[in-house]
Formats: sequence, C-alpha cells, structure tokens
Amino acid sequence: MPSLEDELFPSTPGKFKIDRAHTMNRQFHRCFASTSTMFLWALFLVALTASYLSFQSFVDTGSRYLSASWGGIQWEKQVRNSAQIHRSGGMSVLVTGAAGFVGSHVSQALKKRGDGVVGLDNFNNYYDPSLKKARKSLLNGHGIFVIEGDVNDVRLLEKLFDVVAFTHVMHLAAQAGVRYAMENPQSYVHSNIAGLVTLLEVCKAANPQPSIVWASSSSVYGLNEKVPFTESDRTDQPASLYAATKKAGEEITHTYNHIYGLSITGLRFFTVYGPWGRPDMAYFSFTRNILQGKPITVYRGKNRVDLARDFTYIDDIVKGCLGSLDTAGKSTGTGGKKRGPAQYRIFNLGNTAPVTVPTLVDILERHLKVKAKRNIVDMPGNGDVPYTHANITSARKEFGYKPTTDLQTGLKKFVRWYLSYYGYNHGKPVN
Ligand SMILES: O=C(O)[C@H]1O[C@H](OP(=O)(O)OP(=O)(O)OC[C@H]2O[C@@H](n3ccc(=O)[nH]c3=O)[C@H](O)[C@@H]2O)[C@H](O)[C@@H](O)[C@H]1O
Repeated sequence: MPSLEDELFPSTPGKFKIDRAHTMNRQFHRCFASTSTMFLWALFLVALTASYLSFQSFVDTGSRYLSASWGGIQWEKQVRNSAQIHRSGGMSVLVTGAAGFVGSHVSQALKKRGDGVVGLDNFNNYYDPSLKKARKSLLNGHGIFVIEGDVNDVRLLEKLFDVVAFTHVMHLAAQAGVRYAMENPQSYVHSNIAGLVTLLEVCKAANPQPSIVWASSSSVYGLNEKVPFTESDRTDQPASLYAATKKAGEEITHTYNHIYGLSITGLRFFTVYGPWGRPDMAYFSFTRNILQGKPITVYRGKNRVDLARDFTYIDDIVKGCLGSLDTAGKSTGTGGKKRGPAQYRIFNLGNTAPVTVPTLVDILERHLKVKAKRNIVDMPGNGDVPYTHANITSARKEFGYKPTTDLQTGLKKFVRWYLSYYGYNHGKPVN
C-alpha cells in the first residue's frame, strides 16, 4: 500500500525512494517556494491596485480641473465678446446664477436690448441640472457666454473683473427653496452668506466698483402679520433658515455699502413663476404630478385657512430687475476705499394680488384639463409662512414697476412651455 508520503510524493519509475529527512526538506522548500510566490503575487496585486487608484485619482483630478477650467486667451476673448455693449449708454453686467430661472430670463432681456452680459453659474444639482444646461444653451444662442463656476471662487471672480470692467453685477446665484433649508442648511450658508461675501469682497476691490442689484426674498417678512408687506416693516422674525440667510444678506450688503461705498439694490421677490421655472416650486411640481396622475400635497394653514401667495410672473420680475439696474446709482469707492455715500435700496417685487394655493391648483386643472388628486394636510412647521402680499409703491415710484400678468394668464404661458419642453405626460402614463 502506498504510504501517505508516497501519495504526496509519488515515486517516478526508475527513481529511488527519498528518505524522510529529504522529504521534509523538499516539503519545506516547496512550502517556502509557494509562500514566496504568494508574497510576490500579493506584492504584484498591491502594486496593481495602487497604480489603478492613482490613475483614477489622476482622471478625477483631470476631469475636475477640466470642468472647472477657465482662463486662457480664447476664454478671455469669449468673456470680452459676451460683455460687449451694443447700445449707447448701455451696461456690462455680470449675472450670477445665469443658468437659473430668473437669471436666464434677465440675461436674455439685457442682451436683447444691447447690454453686455457675462453669465456665471455653478450648475449644482439642487434640481435637475439638465434644465440649467438647456437654459445655458438658450443663452449661448443669444451670444451670452455662461461660465461654470461658483461665487465662492475668488480667483475666478477676480479674473473676470480683470478681463472686464463690469458696470453692474446682477447677483441672482443663491440656494433657493424655503423647505429644503431643513434638509441641507449648510448649502444656504455656503451660497447665500459665504458666496455673497466673496462676491462683495471682489466688487469692493474692483476699480471701478460695479453697482450691485441682488435677489433678496419676500420670505424676510417671516412672521410679520401686517399686510401688505412694506419695505419698512419688521423683518427680524424669519420663519426659515432660507429667510434668515436672505435677511443676513440685506445686512451684509448694507455693511459693504456703508464701509466701501458700493451701490446696492436688494429685490424682495414674491414667489416668482413662469416658463423655464424651478421644478422644486409648487406650481411646477403640481403640474408634473397632475399630468402623471400622482397626488399633490396641498398645505393648509391654522384653523383650516388656505395658504396664499402673491405669485409674480417672471416677465414682471424681469422688468423690475432691469428697472433697478437702470436706476442704480454708481458706487463711490475705488480699490476698496469709500469716496462718499452710495445708494442703498430695497424693493418689493410682487404682483399685489395674493391667490390661495387651492385656487392655484384650480387654475392648473383648467389649463391641463386634468383633475388633481389633492391630499390636503396641515402645514408642517417647515419654514412656510401663511400669506404674502407685496406693497410695491416704492418700486413703482422709483422705476415705474407695474406688474401686468395675473396668475391665470401667467400659468397658461407656463403650461404651454411645460408641455412643449417635457411633453404631455413627462414620460409617464396618465392614470
Ligand atoms: O417669495 C419668496 O421669497 C420665495 O418664493 C418661493 O417660496 P414659496 O412661496 O414657498 O413657493 P412654493 O415653494 O412654490 O410654495 C408656494 C405655496 O405652495 C405651498 N405648497 C408647496 C409645496 C407643496 O407640496 N404643497 C404646498 O401646498 C406652500 O406652502 C406655499 O404656500 C421660492 O421657492 C423661494 O425660493 C423664495 O424665493
């Protein structure tokens, strides 16, 4: 019977049998040989993994660099061309948040009348970035160059002011949305506070300093119960972090006006809606859900009182923005030094005709010819306020602001755009 040893090391015919010591030695050598082979293999695998990881990081860094890339002769030429003024007495405007809802509309309106416009947008994914890219394509088609970058990028901002002596900055880049502030508070601090300060620092140091018009919000009125809301009403009771950051923005811009002579105009927008709007807003998400046969959640205030908003159509807001830019005084400082007092203004831009949320849904149902599945719930404590209503006397006096589009008409235009952009059922069957 062959021994175990024989089985492990079967003798080859014609060869002599090995003794035990020799066998042990061979076993040891084989074992050692296989361990060292394994070790070599392990080394090889480690080296392979390391080179793969460093390759990946090279690719990542490269693509990050590319996506955030700016500068160079060609780039500067595009910036200059885009900023070119084509009317006498025109302005060259840096529009931040240019691929956003209000930003894209304002940029187009400025360009159409012959002003120079350079857009800046970080294309973040707070809502579908493909909509922002589509707005960007639209702007490109109008000869507007939109740079992908963040308002916190001080080097980029400085470079832009090196290349173009912007006369105005229309600052619309912000983290929007009242309720999302509970989910991602830091994004509000990043964009609405840190980004604003970075922009103001660059503007204050620029020579010449631009005049600044920027987007505040109706939400600063917070828990104020005196209606309609007038600019001089108290704004020290914000109901959401979003509102608090916008209120902070008003104080921060005041400081830069006071210390550095920057001309500042803050616009308190009242629930802006319309074509190319923001998918996170109620009128937009309601439309999508109604068409897809999904239920919508309609919040209701205390004592079963319907919530209401002074919904304002985008074209009216654009007129307000242009009116503000046209009447903005010059900044007085140079190179970071104030030379005299500069203008500081705040205006409500609303529609002056609040409509309840259930009425908004009624109008959408009529335009869409589909009944909504309404899920009515008590308003959660998520930062919402029950009612907004703008007093627009100041804006009317200062630059003839006069909204002309009621909610019925404005939503009709929105629905027409929505259906042309997304199709009738947004890719989903209607139940
Ligand atoms: O004026 C502003 O300063 C702000 O306007 C906008 O905020 P809001 O007025 O809250 O608009 P929006 O979300 O459309 O809700 C409208 C109504 O629908 C109700 N609402 C909302 C969602 C929902 O699912 N159900 C519902 O009933 C909701 O309770 C509310 O009563 C901007 O988003 C914000 O960025 C800021 O610019």
